Amino acid sequence: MLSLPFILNLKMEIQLHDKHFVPFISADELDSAIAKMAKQISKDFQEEVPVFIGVLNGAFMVVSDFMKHYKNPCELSFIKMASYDGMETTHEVKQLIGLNQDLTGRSVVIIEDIVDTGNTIEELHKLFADKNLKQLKFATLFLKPEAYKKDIKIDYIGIEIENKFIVGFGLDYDGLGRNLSEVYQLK
Ligand SMILES: O=P(O)(O)OC[C@H]1O[C@H](OP(=O)(O)OP(=O)(O)O)[C@H](O)[C@@H]1O
Ligand SMILES: Nc1nc2[nH]cnc2c(=O)[nH]1
Repeated sequence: MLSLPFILNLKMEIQLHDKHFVPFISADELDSAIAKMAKQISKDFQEEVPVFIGVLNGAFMVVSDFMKHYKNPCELSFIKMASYDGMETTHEVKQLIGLNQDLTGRSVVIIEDIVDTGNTIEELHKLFADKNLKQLKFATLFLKPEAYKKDIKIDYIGIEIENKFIVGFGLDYDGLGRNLSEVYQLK
Protein backbone atom coordinates (compact mmCIF):
# COMPACT_ATOMS: atom_id res chain seq x y z
CA MET A 1 0.00 0.00 0.00
CA LEU A 2 1.28 3.51 -0.78
CA SER A 3 2.09 5.67 2.22
CA LEU A 4 0.58 9.17 2.55
CA PRO A 5 3.92 10.99 2.14
CA PHE A 6 4.50 9.03 -1.07
CA ILE A 7 1.06 9.99 -2.46
CA LEU A 8 1.67 13.63 -1.57
CA ASN A 9 5.10 13.45 -3.10
CA LEU A 10 3.68 12.05 -6.36
CA LYS A 11 1.47 15.10 -6.72
CA MET A 12 4.34 17.49 -6.07
CA GLU A 13 5.87 19.62 -8.72
CA ILE A 14 9.63 20.11 -8.47
CA GLN A 15 12.04 22.82 -9.55
CA LEU A 16 15.54 22.21 -10.91
CA HIS A 17 17.50 25.36 -11.70
CA ASP A 18 14.99 27.61 -13.55
CA LYS A 19 12.57 24.90 -14.73
CA HIS A 20 9.51 23.24 -13.21
CA PHE A 21 8.75 19.54 -13.63
CA VAL A 22 5.67 17.45 -12.86
CA PRO A 23 5.50 13.77 -11.83
CA PHE A 24 5.34 11.55 -14.91
CA ILE A 25 6.37 7.91 -14.29
CA SER A 26 6.34 6.21 -10.88
CA ALA A 27 9.11 4.06 -9.43
CA ASP A 28 6.83 0.99 -9.70
CA GLU A 29 6.19 1.57 -13.40
CA LEU A 30 9.92 2.00 -14.01
CA ASP A 31 10.69 -1.21 -12.17
CA SER A 32 8.06 -3.20 -14.12
CA ALA A 33 9.38 -1.92 -17.45
CA ILE A 34 12.96 -2.82 -16.51
CA ALA A 35 11.93 -6.27 -15.22
CA LYS A 36 10.10 -6.93 -18.51
CA MET A 37 13.17 -5.95 -20.55
CA ALA A 38 15.42 -8.17 -18.41
CA LYS A 39 13.06 -11.13 -18.90
CA GLN A 40 12.93 -10.60 -22.66
CA ILE A 41 16.71 -10.27 -22.95
CA SER A 42 17.43 -13.32 -20.79
CA LYS A 43 15.08 -15.35 -23.02
CA ASP A 44 17.01 -14.22 -26.12
CA PHE A 45 20.46 -14.97 -24.60
CA GLN A 46 19.85 -18.31 -22.88
CA GLU A 47 22.76 -20.04 -24.61
CA GLU A 48 25.46 -17.43 -24.04
CA VAL A 49 26.96 -14.87 -21.72
CA PRO A 50 26.14 -11.42 -23.10
CA VAL A 51 28.20 -8.34 -22.34
CA PHE A 52 25.99 -5.46 -21.21
CA ILE A 53 27.40 -2.00 -21.78
CA GLY A 54 25.79 0.85 -19.87
CA VAL A 55 26.07 4.35 -21.30
CA LEU A 56 27.13 6.78 -18.61
CA ASN A 57 26.12 8.99 -17.05
CA GLY A 58 22.37 8.69 -17.57
CA ALA A 59 22.04 4.89 -17.63
CA PHE A 60 23.59 4.16 -14.22
CA MET A 61 20.24 3.64 -12.45
CA VAL A 62 18.65 1.63 -15.26
CA VAL A 63 21.70 -0.63 -15.43
CA SER A 64 21.78 -1.16 -11.68
CA ASP A 65 18.10 -2.20 -11.55
CA PHE A 66 18.38 -4.18 -14.79
CA MET A 67 21.25 -6.26 -13.38
CA LYS A 68 19.19 -7.13 -10.31
CA HIS A 69 16.42 -8.46 -12.56
CA TYR A 70 18.76 -10.33 -14.96
CA LYS A 71 19.22 -13.77 -13.41
CA ASN A 72 21.48 -15.52 -15.97
CA PRO A 73 25.28 -15.30 -16.34
CA CYS A 74 26.34 -11.98 -17.89
CA GLU A 75 29.14 -9.42 -17.92
CA LEU A 76 28.92 -5.67 -17.46
CA SER A 77 30.97 -2.72 -18.57
CA PHE A 78 30.39 1.00 -19.06
CA ILE A 79 31.19 3.61 -21.66
CA LYS A 80 30.76 7.34 -21.13
CA MET A 81 29.18 9.43 -23.88
CA ALA A 82 27.67 12.90 -23.75
CA SER A 83 26.03 15.35 -26.12
CA TYR A 84 23.40 17.29 -24.18
CA ASP A 85 23.90 20.82 -22.90
CA GLY A 86 20.91 21.75 -20.71
CA MET A 87 17.83 20.55 -22.60
CA GLU A 88 19.31 20.68 -26.12
CA THR A 89 21.42 18.21 -28.03
CA THR A 90 24.70 19.69 -29.27
CA HIS A 91 24.60 17.18 -32.18
CA GLU A 92 28.18 16.31 -31.25
CA VAL A 93 28.43 13.07 -29.30
CA LYS A 94 31.71 12.80 -27.40
CA GLN A 95 33.19 9.60 -26.00
CA LEU A 96 34.50 10.59 -22.56
CA ILE A 97 35.51 7.17 -21.23
CA GLY A 98 36.06 4.27 -23.62
CA LEU A 99 36.24 0.50 -23.40
CA ASN A 100 39.44 -1.45 -22.97
CA GLN A 101 37.97 -4.92 -23.30
CA ASP A 102 38.37 -7.35 -26.21
CA LEU A 103 34.82 -8.05 -27.39
CA THR A 104 35.69 -10.26 -30.36
CA GLY A 105 32.96 -12.84 -30.99
CA ARG A 106 30.81 -11.57 -28.11
CA SER A 107 27.14 -10.59 -28.05
CA VAL A 108 26.91 -7.03 -26.79
CA VAL A 109 23.78 -5.29 -25.55
CA ILE A 110 24.08 -1.51 -25.13
CA ILE A 111 21.87 -0.25 -22.30
CA GLU A 112 20.64 3.34 -22.56
CA ASP A 113 18.37 5.33 -20.29
CA ILE A 114 16.85 7.21 -23.23
CA VAL A 115 16.95 7.31 -27.02
CA ASP A 116 15.82 10.72 -28.25
CA THR A 117 17.35 11.97 -31.55
CA GLY A 118 19.37 8.75 -31.78
CA ASN A 119 22.67 10.64 -32.19
CA THR A 120 24.22 8.76 -29.27
CA ILE A 121 23.30 5.27 -30.44
CA GLU A 122 24.35 6.15 -33.98
CA GLU A 123 27.80 7.07 -32.63
CA LEU A 124 27.90 3.85 -30.59
CA HIS A 125 26.90 1.84 -33.64
CA LYS A 126 29.90 3.32 -35.52
CA LEU A 127 32.18 2.75 -32.56
CA PHE A 128 31.38 -0.96 -32.34
CA ALA A 129 31.37 -1.59 -36.11
CA ASP A 130 35.03 -2.72 -36.20
CA LYS A 131 35.04 -4.70 -32.93
CA ASN A 132 34.24 -8.07 -34.61
CA LEU A 133 31.26 -8.71 -32.38
CA LYS A 134 28.97 -11.67 -32.81
CA GLN A 135 26.05 -9.27 -32.55
CA LEU A 136 25.19 -5.80 -31.27
CA LYS A 137 21.78 -5.03 -29.76
CA PHE A 138 20.33 -1.86 -28.27
CA ALA A 139 18.11 -1.64 -25.18
CA THR A 140 16.62 1.56 -23.80
CA LEU A 141 14.31 2.32 -20.93
CA PHE A 142 12.78 5.30 -22.77
CA LEU A 143 12.25 5.99 -26.45
CA LYS A 144 10.81 9.17 -27.94
CA PRO A 145 9.39 7.82 -31.23
CA GLU A 146 8.55 11.30 -32.55
CA ALA A 147 12.18 12.43 -32.15
CA TYR A 148 13.93 9.25 -33.27
CA LYS A 149 14.65 9.37 -37.01
CA LYS A 150 17.60 6.98 -37.40
CA ASP A 151 17.56 3.58 -39.11
CA ILE A 152 19.27 1.64 -36.32
CA LYS A 153 16.93 -0.96 -34.84
CA ILE A 154 16.25 -0.59 -31.13
CA ASP A 155 15.79 -4.15 -30.00
CA TYR A 156 14.42 -3.68 -26.50
CA ILE A 157 12.27 -0.73 -25.45
CA GLY A 158 10.93 -0.16 -21.94
CA ILE A 159 8.51 2.76 -22.31
CA GLU A 160 7.67 4.97 -25.30
CA ILE A 161 7.12 8.58 -24.30
CA GLU A 162 6.10 11.81 -25.97
CA ASN A 163 8.70 14.26 -27.20
CA LYS A 164 9.06 16.31 -24.00
CA PHE A 165 12.10 16.70 -21.75
CA ILE A 166 12.20 14.41 -18.70
CA VAL A 167 14.38 14.16 -15.59
CA GLY A 168 14.95 11.69 -12.78
CA PHE A 169 16.06 8.07 -12.48
CA GLY A 170 19.50 8.92 -13.85
CA LEU A 171 18.42 11.65 -16.25
CA ASP A 172 19.50 15.21 -15.47
CA TYR A 173 18.78 18.80 -16.26
CA ASP A 174 22.15 20.58 -16.17
CA GLY A 175 23.50 18.12 -13.61
CA LEU A 176 20.48 18.04 -11.31
CA GLY A 177 17.75 15.44 -10.90
CA ARG A 178 19.67 12.22 -11.49
CA ASN A 179 18.97 11.03 -7.93
CA LEU A 180 15.16 11.21 -8.21
CA SER A 181 13.61 7.76 -8.00
CA GLU A 182 10.63 8.74 -10.17
CA VAL A 183 10.62 10.43 -13.57
CA TYR A 184 9.36 13.98 -14.00
CA GLN A 185 8.35 15.81 -17.17
CA LEU A 186 8.95 19.45 -18.06
CA LYS A 187 5.84 21.45 -17.12
O1 LIG B 1 19.28 10.09 -28.58
P1 LIG B 1 20.05 11.29 -28.14
O2 LIG B 1 19.44 12.58 -28.61
O3 LIG B 1 21.52 11.19 -28.46
O4 LIG B 1 19.89 11.38 -26.54
C1 LIG B 1 20.17 10.30 -25.70
C2 LIG B 1 21.35 10.54 -24.81
O5 LIG B 1 21.16 11.75 -24.06
C3 LIG B 1 21.51 11.51 -22.70
O6 LIG B 1 22.89 11.62 -22.51
P2 LIG B 1 23.65 13.05 -22.32
O7 LIG B 1 24.34 13.40 -23.60
O8 LIG B 1 22.69 14.03 -21.76
O9 LIG B 1 24.75 12.68 -21.25
P3 LIG B 1 24.52 12.07 -19.77
O10 LIG B 1 24.14 10.62 -19.99
O11 LIG B 1 25.82 12.21 -19.10
O12 LIG B 1 23.40 12.83 -19.13
C4 LIG B 1 21.10 10.07 -22.49
O13 LIG B 1 21.75 9.49 -21.37
C5 LIG B 1 21.44 9.41 -23.79
O14 LIG B 1 22.75 8.86 -23.78
N1 LIG C 1 17.45 14.57 -19.01
C1 LIG C 1 17.21 14.25 -20.28
N2 LIG C 1 18.22 13.92 -21.10
C2 LIG C 1 17.88 13.62 -22.36
N3 LIG C 1 18.69 13.25 -23.38
C3 LIG C 1 17.90 13.06 -24.44
N4 LIG C 1 16.61 13.28 -24.15
C4 LIG C 1 16.58 13.63 -22.85
C5 LIG C 1 15.51 13.99 -21.96
O1 LIG C 1 14.32 14.05 -22.28
N5 LIG C 1 15.91 14.30 -20.69
